[in-house]
Amino acid sequence: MRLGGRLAAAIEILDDIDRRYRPAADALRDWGLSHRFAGSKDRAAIGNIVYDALRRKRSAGWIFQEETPRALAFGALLLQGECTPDMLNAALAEDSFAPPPLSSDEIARIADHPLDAAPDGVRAESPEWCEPLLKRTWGDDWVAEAAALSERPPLDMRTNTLRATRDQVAKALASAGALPCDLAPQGLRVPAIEGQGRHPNVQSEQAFRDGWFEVQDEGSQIVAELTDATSGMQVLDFCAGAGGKSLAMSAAMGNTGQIHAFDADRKRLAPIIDRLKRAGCRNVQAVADEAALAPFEGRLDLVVVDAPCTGAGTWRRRPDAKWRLGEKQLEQRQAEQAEILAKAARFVRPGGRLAYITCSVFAEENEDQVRAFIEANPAFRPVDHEALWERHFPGKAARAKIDRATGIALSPHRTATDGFHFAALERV
Ligand SMILES: C[S@@+](CC[C@H](N)C(=O)[O-])C[C@H]1O[C@@H](n2cnc3c(N)ncnc32)[C@H](O)[C@@H]1O
Repeated sequence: MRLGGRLAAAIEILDDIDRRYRPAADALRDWGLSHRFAGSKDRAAIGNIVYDALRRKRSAGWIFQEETPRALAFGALLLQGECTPDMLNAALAEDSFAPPPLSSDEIARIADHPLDAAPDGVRAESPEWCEPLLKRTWGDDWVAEAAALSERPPLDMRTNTLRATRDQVAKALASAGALPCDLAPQGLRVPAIEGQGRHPNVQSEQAFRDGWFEVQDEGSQIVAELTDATSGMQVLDFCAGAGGKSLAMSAAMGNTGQIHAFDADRKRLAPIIDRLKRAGCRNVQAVADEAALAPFEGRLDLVVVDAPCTGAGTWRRRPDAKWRLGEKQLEQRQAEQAEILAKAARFVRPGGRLAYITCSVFAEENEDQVRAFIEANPAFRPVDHEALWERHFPGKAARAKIDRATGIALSPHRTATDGFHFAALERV
């Protein structure tokens, strides 16, 4: 396929996402199934246009003065900075599969609406209702912080130290261009893709099948590290999902002690079994029945709540979720978080720790939850988060946003990771 056919496909898929209010991954998969002739390079290029269009939706809407699928798809290519309207029209000429070229009216609108004249909310690529929330989280930095959530993400991996060293994994993935992460001690990173390329399929590598590494955002690796899970501990991962944090803690504990990996949703927990086998984790027990946790009340060294959240910190990877999110869902997540924290806290022994994690950037899901929990549960006190960060990442205090009492915030702008919030509370 030439650019014109790819652009036409992206417009069709964006229209499907918009009209049927569905996840981008589903719309892309369905398009692929009904267009089997399209090769993997075409699919990757179409996926890039669709995801870039969703990442830069407000900017494209600004330069075109409308948010149609056509404006978003053309906007994605123009905003990547690799072509001008004239270059784009030249590339589409004499391509019978291409959408109509940019009209003189469209070209005039683009010229009349440069991005540097756009309102803050547009440059932040923020849904309007989120603007006050993002301002509350980041103050004067909010536009730069939110805009960084609209960039293409890197591909991060965590070395599974139960099976290999980071050097061994780096060697095995040398052709993929994986380099050590800046902060996570076992992390490796393939930078964000450029142009119409794609990330290597690292999960097809022998090293992956042998359990040498997991695909895991550096931010997720960092918060797992901050839990301070160490050898011999008795741990409960109360929202274990497919086990991203459990696997990281298992390695940090050197396969000693015990991690009870629980999730209220059996289907979400199910993949953990194969992952544990591949990674050689022998100290993790998957628990699908909450009643089975009863004997551990008041007895565990560490309870981790990787809470269900809006996922606003992962908007680089799931830009469609940003436009589907509404105030009602935020309220629902907040209620669930408070309820789960209260439940999970019962398992912490005196002197033990409760770690609260979200991949959201909203204070409503982070600092507010921590403050409310402490107020309602005076037996819990925040650890000194500045000291905790310094112990794990000495000399790098300027990187994260740290509040001694309410926790540590990571973001694409500051830590070049997904957005995460971490808080550790000690039971006195
Ligand atoms: C952010 S995800 C967990 C991700 C996982 N820890 C990882 O690192 O891959 C949140 C999880 O919380 C689970 N969850 C939602 N409500 C819950 C509840 N009341 N009790 C326990 N888990 C719950 C969801 O099923 C979901 O898997």
